[in-house]
Order: sequence, then structure tokens, then C-alpha cells
Amino acid sequence: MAIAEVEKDQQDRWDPGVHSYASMGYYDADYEPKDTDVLAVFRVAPQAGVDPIEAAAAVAGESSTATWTVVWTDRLTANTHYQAKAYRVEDVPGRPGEYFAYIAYDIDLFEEGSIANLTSSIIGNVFGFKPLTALRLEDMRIPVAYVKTFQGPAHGIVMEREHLNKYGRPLLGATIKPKLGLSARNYGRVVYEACRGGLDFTKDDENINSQPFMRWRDRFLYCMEGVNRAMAETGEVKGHYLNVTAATMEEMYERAELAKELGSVVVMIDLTIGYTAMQSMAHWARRNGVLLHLHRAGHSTYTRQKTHGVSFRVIAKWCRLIGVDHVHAGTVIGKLEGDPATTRGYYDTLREEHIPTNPANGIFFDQDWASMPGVMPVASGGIHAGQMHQLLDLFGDDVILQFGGGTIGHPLGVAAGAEANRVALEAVVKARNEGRDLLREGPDVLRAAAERNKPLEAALATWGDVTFDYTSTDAPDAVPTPSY
Ligand SMILES: O=C(COP(=O)(O)O)[C@H](O)[C@H](O)COP(=O)(O)O
Ligand SMILES: [Mg+2]
Repeated sequence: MAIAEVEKDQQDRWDPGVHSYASMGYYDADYEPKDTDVLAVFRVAPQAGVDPIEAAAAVAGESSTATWTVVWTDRLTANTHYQAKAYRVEDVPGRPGEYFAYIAYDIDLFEEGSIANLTSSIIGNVFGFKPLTALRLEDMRIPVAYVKTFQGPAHGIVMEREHLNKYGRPLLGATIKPKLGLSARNYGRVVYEACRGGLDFTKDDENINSQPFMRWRDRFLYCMEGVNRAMAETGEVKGHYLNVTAATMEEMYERAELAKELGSVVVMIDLTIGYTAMQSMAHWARRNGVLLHLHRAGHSTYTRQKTHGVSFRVIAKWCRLIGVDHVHAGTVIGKLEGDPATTRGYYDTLREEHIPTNPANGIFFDQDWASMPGVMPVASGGIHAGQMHQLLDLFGDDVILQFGGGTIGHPLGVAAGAEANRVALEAVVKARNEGRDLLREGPDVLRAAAERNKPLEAALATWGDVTFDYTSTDAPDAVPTPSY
């Protein structure tokens, strides 16, 4: 069924049959969004011949109350109240055939504190709608009234630093490699070496759960042995993100309980477990005083392409509401996708209290978090000590810098790899605090530190020139600041 054309649709709103979504009230250019509305901006690519306004109205309709034909039961409801309204439709600069559709949803459409419910509306059916060739959810404004119905981060950045007693610098971590195949005792040895060498955290990889080569209970025991020995030696709080991702909630709770009993300061989940499971684990983490790390496993399948899917800035917002303490948010300079401006937008979304509209960073709406604590972003994926000055310049202090290969691949061993990262970090933080220009002087600062530290010297010699220079797939469009 083709969607009817707006201008030809002269039927009465309640005549049976198929009307344009616009004429049914899902487009209203005069609508003034209320402070309590949930707002969304979609990138809409209509099929040839489909009017962009009607496409936007269809997105509003299919993501709120509408179906393809008039239904008389609408008249049993306050239908104009419940209808989402597309209130602005604009060309995307430089991208013919793509439009930004701004849509307002009344807060009454959503269950309090439920990302499952929010997403079943906003990204429920509409991405498969035939009149569109592609659709992308670019950004959302979550109104304070709705923010207040969510728990938010189990602890947040401030409390995490207090638990760990670590201030004034980024935290350091490493993902244990190889990703799969190590036995539990060897795995625990890597944890110990990396933590005693100077890292704050080590981490299970996203696909480490409970496989035949290493069952979860054995992993937990040997990892915590490594963490405890490293804490005793260094006098610092250390942690290993014990991944509790499993097939059922019951199994995840069982694993998390053992992690807590063994004294772990942190547990980990993967995005693949789904929003409801993430929320359950965030509540568990708050109740039990254990930090919650989230690996965004799988996100690139729907975040990376500019024309279809969901921007990671929206996923970041959902994660803050859900209540994780850490989430991977990109490195810009590492092995995985990350446009600098777009990535900055993710970091702001996770950490700041109030984020103003900023099209240069892909931020379409003002977002007020109403004192909800910030999430610690994690920069991870193909980074090494030779980039420490760039990482500090890009992300500042409230970030976890994770070097998996860049610790465990060190030619002098795992502890040396960790030490190289810690020495590099402390050298660039000191230089920054002395007012030196990190981007210009960073390489000299690192070289000077390497003269007094063999592990850093070896790290720079091994990886100093390694970069991943590829074109980003998701740079922001040149959008003028909206004035909704
Ligand atoms: O295993 C790694 C990194 O290993 P290494 O440090 O050896 O490259 C993580 O899974 C990625 O960082 C995920 O990507 P993102 O952080 O972008 O979600
Ligand atoms: Mg990984």
C-alpha cells in the first residue's frame, strides 16, 4: 500500500480507508514542543516519489499511534494528544534525498523508567517501513521529567573515583588477550602482571563468558587472586571487569554474586544482553556497591552507517539512563570507527550535566541531565603508549584508557607493557598540569620519559609509528543550529 499524497488527500479525517499520515495529524508545522515532550530527530530517506513531509509524518505515526488505515477506535482515545507530531522537516545539507525529521512525543506515551518501552516505540516498527529506503535515529532529547524516572549510573564518575581513591588522571586498563583460549590460571597471571605493572583495571573481552577452555567460576577465582596479589604489592585499589554476560538473568545474578563475594569492585556486561537485562544489572550494581562496566559489543552493526540505524549518541543516552558506570565510547585514533567531532559528542553526552545543542559534534538538542551522575567513557581499541598525549588532549581526565594489545603485546612482557602505559600517562599528565602544549610537545615529553624508563622506550620503539588512518563513516553534517 503506497502512502497517500498529502495535497490530494481531501477526505474527512474519519472517513474509512487510507489517508496520508500528514492529514491524520502526524505532521504539524505549528507544533511547539513542550518541555516534557520526548524529542527525536531522524534522518529519513524516502523512496523515489514519496513526499518528505509525508515520510516524516509516517515515521511519527508508525512510532506512536498509527497504522496504515483509519481505525475508528482512535475516537475512543484522546487521539491528538497521543499522536507523535513531526514538526520540522529539513534537507540534510550536501546529501540529496535525505531529510532530518524532528518529531515530538508526549511523555504519556512511555512507561516510566523503561528503556525497553521507550525503544519499542521509537525504533519499534518504523525502520522496516517500505516507503523509506533508509532511516536513522540521529539524536533524542529526553525531558527532565522522564530522566527523573530512571535510576541512572549505579555509582557514577564521582563515586567511582572515591571508591578507587584515584583522582586527577585518566584510569588505565587492558583487555586480556588472546580474546579466547587461555586457561584460567594463565589468564589470572596476565591480570596479576598487568595490575602490578601499573594499570588500574584489567578486563574480560566481550566474548569471554563460560566456554569449555575456561569456565566462569575458575576465571573469577584466578582473576581475583591476581587482583588481590597486585593490590597487596602496590597498595592501590585494582579491579578486573568480570564479565557476567550469560544466557539468562538467573545465571548473570549468580555470577555477579560470586564476583561480589570474592571482593571484586567491578562486574561487566555486554550490550548484547539487551536493555532490560542491562537495567536489571544496573539495579543490582547499585544495591550491591559494585561498579558496572558495559562493553558495547555489537553496536557497530547498527550505529556505523550514516543513513540507517541508530547513532551511538542515542545509545549513550540510553546507557546513562539505564545506569551503567562505564561504557566504551571510542578512541578517535585507534583501530575502530570514531570521527573526532562525533566522538566528542558521545563523551559530552556521557559526562556533562548540561549538553547544549552543537551540530558540529552531532548534538541536535539541548540535554539536561538534572544531576544524574555521569558515565565514565572508555577509550579502547588499537591504542598504545605513544599516543598518550593525544588521548589526554582528546578526552581529559574522566576516561578509562584501555590498552589490550598495547599492554600484552609489549616485547618485555605484560608488566612492562603496563608500566610503559603508566609512566607515559604520568609524564603527559604532569606536562599538562605544568601548562605545556600536549599536542605539540607530547612526543618530546614521552621521549624524555622513555630515557629514564626501559619499558616505555621499548613501547615507543615497537609501536611509536602505528596509526590507523582511514576515513570515518560518520562525521557530522553541516547542520545549522536548530531553533525549535
Ligand atoms: O578488545 C578490545 C580492544 O582490544 P585492543 O586494546 O587490543 O585493541 C575491545 O573489545 C574494543 O575496544 C571494543 O571497541 P570499542 O571500545 O570501540 O567499543
Ligand atoms: Mg574486545
